[in-house]
Amino acid sequence: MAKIVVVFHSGYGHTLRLAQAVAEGAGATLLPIDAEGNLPEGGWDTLNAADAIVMGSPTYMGSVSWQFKKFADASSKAWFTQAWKDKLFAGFTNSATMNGDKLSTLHYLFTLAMQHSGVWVGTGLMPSNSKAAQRNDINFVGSFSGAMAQSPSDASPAEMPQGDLDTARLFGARVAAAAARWAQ
Ligand SMILES: Cc1cc2nc3c(=O)[nH]c(=O)nc-3n(C[C@H](O)[C@H](O)[C@H](O)COP(=O)(O)O)c2cc1C
Repeated sequence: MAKIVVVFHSGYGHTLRLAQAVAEGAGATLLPIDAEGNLPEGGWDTLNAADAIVMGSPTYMGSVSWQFKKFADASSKAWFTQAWKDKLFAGFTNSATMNGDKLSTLHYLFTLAMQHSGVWVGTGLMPSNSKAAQRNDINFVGSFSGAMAQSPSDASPAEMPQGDLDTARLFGARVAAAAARWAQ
């Protein structure tokens, strides 16, 4: 069984819910980055031992949160020895606006994965973009690069669109399937 870790930051709980859905689909361990941008005790060992690392951050001002960036900069220790080379990587984000520059966040996560010489896994999910499309369809937000969720600025984590959470679960399952093939 591949070891998959979901490392993420969430300021107000929306990205946490998304991370839980990804982890459920992937059979992954959750590794939260705290409000100070730090991992829990043993967090780096957990990442070093992972076959796949799924990274998540809310989109704040068109990029990752500063807490996630602090984690990313601290990962330069692993970068020096290319300790994460050839692991699978994937990413997800949530923001208030339908677009909201979420792709910039995913591009940042992709770049970080490439700096670690990883292999990127996208959603593999067709977007729901016909006239008949409904908000809770799978991949209604329409991203191939990683899972995107949109929750209105006044929506609590409990009010997040179910379709985005279902999308995140399927995305997690795809990472798990890719990790199983990659381990062969
Ligand atoms: C500092 C800050 C910056 C934000 N910037 C953006 C943004 O660039 N685009 C957007 O659509 N939403 C933006 N938002 C809204 C958040 O993406 C949204 O509230 C998200 O659900 C927060 O996730 P969290 O609950 O995991 O922290 C911003 C929110 C904050 C607090």
